[in-house]
Amino acid sequence: MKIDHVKLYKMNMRMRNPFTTSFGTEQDRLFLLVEAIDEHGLSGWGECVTSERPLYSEEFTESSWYMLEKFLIPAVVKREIQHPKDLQELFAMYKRNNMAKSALEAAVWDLYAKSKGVPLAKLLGGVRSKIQVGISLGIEENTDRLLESIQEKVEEGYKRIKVKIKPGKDIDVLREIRANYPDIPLMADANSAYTLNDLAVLKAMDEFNLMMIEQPLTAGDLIDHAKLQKQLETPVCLDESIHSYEDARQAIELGSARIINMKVGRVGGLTQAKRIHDLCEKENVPLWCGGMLESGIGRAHNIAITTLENFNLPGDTASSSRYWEKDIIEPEVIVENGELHVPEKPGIGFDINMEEIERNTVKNKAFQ
Ligand SMILES: O=C(O)CCC(=O)C1=CC=C[C@@H](O)[C@@H]1C(=O)O
Ligand SMILES: [Mg+2]
Repeated sequence: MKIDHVKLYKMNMRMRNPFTTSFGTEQDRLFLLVEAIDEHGLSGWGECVTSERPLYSEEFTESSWYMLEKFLIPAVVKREIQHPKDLQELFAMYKRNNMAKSALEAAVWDLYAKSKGVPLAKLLGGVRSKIQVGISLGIEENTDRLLESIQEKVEEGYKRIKVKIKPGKDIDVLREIRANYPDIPLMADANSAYTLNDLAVLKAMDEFNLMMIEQPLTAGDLIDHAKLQKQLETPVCLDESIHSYEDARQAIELGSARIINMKVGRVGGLTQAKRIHDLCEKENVPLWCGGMLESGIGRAHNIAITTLENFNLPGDTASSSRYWEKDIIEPEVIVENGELHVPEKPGIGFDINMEEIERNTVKNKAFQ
């Protein structure tokens, strides 16, 4: 397969509601789409899950555009590629910038699957035709508002509720949720808002029977998380500390977490995601697929990877309508009773809505 040319689209899509975490609020999603086109004119699509500002990690949308334009796209254009895995080697000399690498790799995976006429999920080794879905709810000004959204999402059938917490918006909020919903599968995501000095607060969370507490300590940290996990009954789940296979291996070896949140962009693409999946499977570490407030294209890639055997906890691949008035794929992603049917068409399995893409594009460029 030859990548004839690549197109980059900078998108600006307004979410239906703002989303607040311990590090900030986001409503306008400025992200990139990558379209890889082969010598026969067939297209594959990928999404770069960065935000406008480097709040979640060091990458941001303009840095990824630069990375793709200057280094990554020139490494693949006009090149003969045997398999999407080849991109790992072509990108190896460039450090990190995982979301940019992942976006181009995703486009090539989709293109490769389409050229073979197989669904991406199958090509990755997926074994499920249906996946289980949870939902992630942002921090709200008042807990009543959060309880209303939980009620709505429980009624919609989502299989687990994740709430965002930060110092001062933690124990009391969780206590109120548990008072109203003693049995729902519940977890809390701190997005690195605590340190070991907050041990008492983190230990107090043991009383809420949480499925897990996600990334309580510094992004990138493994050592303090290992110390923390030893003192908690609640499983620690790592998100912002896992950027590679080596991070996952070390986290498991050190006991930094009992669960891993897989984000394809954060680990540099589907090839790495699959390697980490296989490691977790071997080591009996449960895995689930996190979200980055993706459009339908990134969501479709998340759905595909979630079909692998060891994705044994509900992921954050919620319905398109949770985020968007109108998504850029057809049909849109629909979760019913907390389950989603994996598409069976070749590649990502959804059609691309070019009209919606064009309507939300603020800049684009083709690279020959
Ligand atoms: O619904 C989703 O896509 C998940 C949303 C979500 O929880 C997150 C999105 C983006 C960055 C973080 O705030 C975060 C997370 O930490 O998992
Ligand atoms: Mg998280």
